[in-house]
Amino acid sequence: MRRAHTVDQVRSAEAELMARLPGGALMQRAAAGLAAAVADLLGTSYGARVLLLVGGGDNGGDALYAGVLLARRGVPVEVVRLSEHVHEAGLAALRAVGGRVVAVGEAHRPDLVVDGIVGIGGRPGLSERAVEALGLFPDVPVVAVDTPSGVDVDTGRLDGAHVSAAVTVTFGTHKVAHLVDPAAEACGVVHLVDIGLDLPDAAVTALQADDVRRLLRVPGPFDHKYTRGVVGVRAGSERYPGAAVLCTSGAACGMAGMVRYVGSAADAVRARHPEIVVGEGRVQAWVVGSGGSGDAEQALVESLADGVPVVADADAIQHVRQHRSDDLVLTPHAGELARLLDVERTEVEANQLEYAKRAAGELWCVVALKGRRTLVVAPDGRVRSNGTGVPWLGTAGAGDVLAGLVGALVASGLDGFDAASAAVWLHGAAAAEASAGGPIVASDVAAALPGVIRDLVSDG
Ligand SMILES: NC(=O)C1=CN([C@@H]2O[C@H](COP(=O)(O)OP(=O)(O)OC[C@H]3O[C@@H](n4cnc5c(N)ncnc54)[C@H](O)[C@@H]3O)[C@@H](O)[C@H]2O)[C@H](O)CC1
Repeated sequence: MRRAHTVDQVRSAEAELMARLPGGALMQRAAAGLAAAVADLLGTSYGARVLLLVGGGDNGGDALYAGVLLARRGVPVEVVRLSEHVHEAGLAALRAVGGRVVAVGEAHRPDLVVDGIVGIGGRPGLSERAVEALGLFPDVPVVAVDTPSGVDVDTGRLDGAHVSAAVTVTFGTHKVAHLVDPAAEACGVVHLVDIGLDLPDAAVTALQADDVRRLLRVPGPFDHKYTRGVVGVRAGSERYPGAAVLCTSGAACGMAGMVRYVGSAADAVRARHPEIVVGEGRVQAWVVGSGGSGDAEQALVESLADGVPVVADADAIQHVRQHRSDDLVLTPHAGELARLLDVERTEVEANQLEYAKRAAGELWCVVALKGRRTLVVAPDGRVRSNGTGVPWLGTAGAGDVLAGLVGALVASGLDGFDAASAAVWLHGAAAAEASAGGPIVASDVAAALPGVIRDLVSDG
């Protein structure tokens, strides 16, 4: 499980640890991890060159002391100061081993730029000097220290200019901006350096394969289709019969004992999945809305009347304010969430964490806000960010498959938060498996689900 903490949580943990350590010890731990990561990226110290962009705080201190370690390994290190006052001890130490402070226009072309402008003390946006310095060598990879400068560390927003890093070397724990888009995209690959912090419960977590494996309910020797759970799907319409096929394909991933389908696309569903039972019957969870068009509200009402958990997708989402439930999972994309909250789509895309939490709190339901890093938020504020998936997953019908998969996991016995979290992880993993670097369609994702689940549970 990846854990991300807020700036306040980190500072509190750092202060507690610093009180027990010699002065500067934490910074030396951070600098050592940063230098090792940079050296690894350079591949070789000899002949490689590094440029440090250094701000006025301890983030700059990390960069300077990492520069000392790199310089001792034969790496020529130059420094551009982006604040009148930088970490003086770090600068003196770097100068003592040959590091050079240069004006922006004097810097030699480096093999790597290290962004030590600001870290967790940074305000969103960048100064003009920082933007100028970052523009010196636009094609040279940037390694961000702790967090890319200019991002909003605690929300994942990008307000104004910011660093786009190839790699972010962070210390002690992940920060929210590492796991929440759009800032997560600006972090590049995040490398965590342990500096010995003792931290409280995380603000945002990200399931890893082992976590998902532990959530999945593998049938036992005495299980049968009813003990494994029945998921019902009310999806598709005269206009979108294919959505019913895709949603039931996700539901028929094998994690529920049976799939029932109710709707106008019965022939198409049966043709694709002869094991799916068409017609009303008792279920442990309903999935409604995918391709539902004008039928979605009625499908939602009928499903809620059964008093079981309901996964509301696509056209059903807009009706959940009128038809409430305390056991609901919503699977909106940014546009659907924007419509539900009556805000602009661009606002949701820019502030994904806030709006996903707002919807989950207002409607007291689980919200899976789909995107590059899908966020799953529980009504009590727990947040999970998903790290699987590939850009090829942005294909018509992929959401229909996901909704069916969530429903199958709920029917198998998972609560809505765990079901949605595991489903988005599996959905992304299946897309990566099916894609193998190339194009896919939603049906490919559904077809890859059983194999991904098999590989996961058989590795246990
Ligand atoms: N605290 C510790 O024990 C450790 C900290 N580590 C590193 O320290 C930074 C946090 O350092 P801090 O001095 O608190 O803040 P920053 O260096 O991030 O920056 C604050 C500095 O920058 C100015 N500033 C804020 N926003 C901007 C901006 N957008 N543009 C320009 N300047 C800005 C602000 O006024 C301050 O002067 C943490 O990230 C770690 O890198 C060690 O790693 C571990 C121990």
